[in-house]
Amino acid sequence: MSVFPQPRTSSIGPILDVDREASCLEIEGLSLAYGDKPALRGLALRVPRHRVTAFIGPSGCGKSTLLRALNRLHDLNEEVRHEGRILLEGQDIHAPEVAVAELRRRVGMVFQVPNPFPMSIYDNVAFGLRLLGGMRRRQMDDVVEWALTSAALWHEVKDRLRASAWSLSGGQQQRLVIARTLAVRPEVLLLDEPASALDPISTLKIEELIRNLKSQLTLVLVTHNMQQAARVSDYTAFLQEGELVEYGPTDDLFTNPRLRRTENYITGRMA
Ligand SMILES: Nc1ncnc2c1ncn2[C@@H]1O[C@H](COP(=O)(O)OP(=O)(O)OP(=O)(O)O)[C@@H](O)[C@H]1O
Repeated sequence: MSVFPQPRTSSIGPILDVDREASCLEIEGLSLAYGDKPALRGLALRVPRHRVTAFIGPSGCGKSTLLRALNRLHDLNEEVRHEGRILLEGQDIHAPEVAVAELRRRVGMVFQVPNPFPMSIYDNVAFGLRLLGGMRRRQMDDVVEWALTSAALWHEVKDRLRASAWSLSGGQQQRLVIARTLAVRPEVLLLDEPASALDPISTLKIEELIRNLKSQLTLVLVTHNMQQAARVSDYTAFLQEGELVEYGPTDDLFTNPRLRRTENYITGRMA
């Protein structure tokens, strides 16, 4: 028998049925605990490729815990125990042959507070490329330009690539961090409240960027902001107390939630 509490299945709503072929990530029976404190309870969902999927739910429901599980960030925390599987393009991310550094190249992550490295704009974007090695200077210049263009930052920084990354505004720093992540060509971009530390105009730029990036890769967004989830995501998963309550196309979930629990949350009757 599992050591983890399982979901109260009677209160689970419709769960989006994504074909295996169309899904980039598959989460199967994922439970996770910090020490003896459960944070995720038997989650099962598939994340469609080249779409934006949002995780929403009240504070402490497990959104960030789930996101961090997708590129094994919990490996750094000895307290964390999990059961269940996460498959990336069909491969179990905990399989012995999976190298964590390569997994994190394939599944990049951007956090709430922009964290550019203390170096130039150029060197930030080139950082991962240098670690991978084997790239000539001209080729690296091209990839840096491509990544900054993809992150909608190139025109603002092309004349000052040698300036410190810290000379940029908060919104520009977050787009730089996205460029740094994109430079190593991830297949998935995990975004944990990427705009919550930014002003409204910078937030709209990040949202536009998220919508544009799905032609290149799969995006998973954690957000407190339901309007943001409605504006940028194709699919939304609603979590509560570590359970997946309802998961479906964003328009359906926001306009026609199937469960009272979901409706109460999205209409603001529950914090
Ligand atoms: N490193 C940790 N050690 C112990 N418990 C943790 C740790 N990180 C998160 N938790 C707990 O796990 C549960 C889920 O937290 P998590 O941060 O995933 O929720 P969240 O939905 O992202 O919340 P928020 O919206 O407030 O960021 C919470 O009860 C939290 O206190």
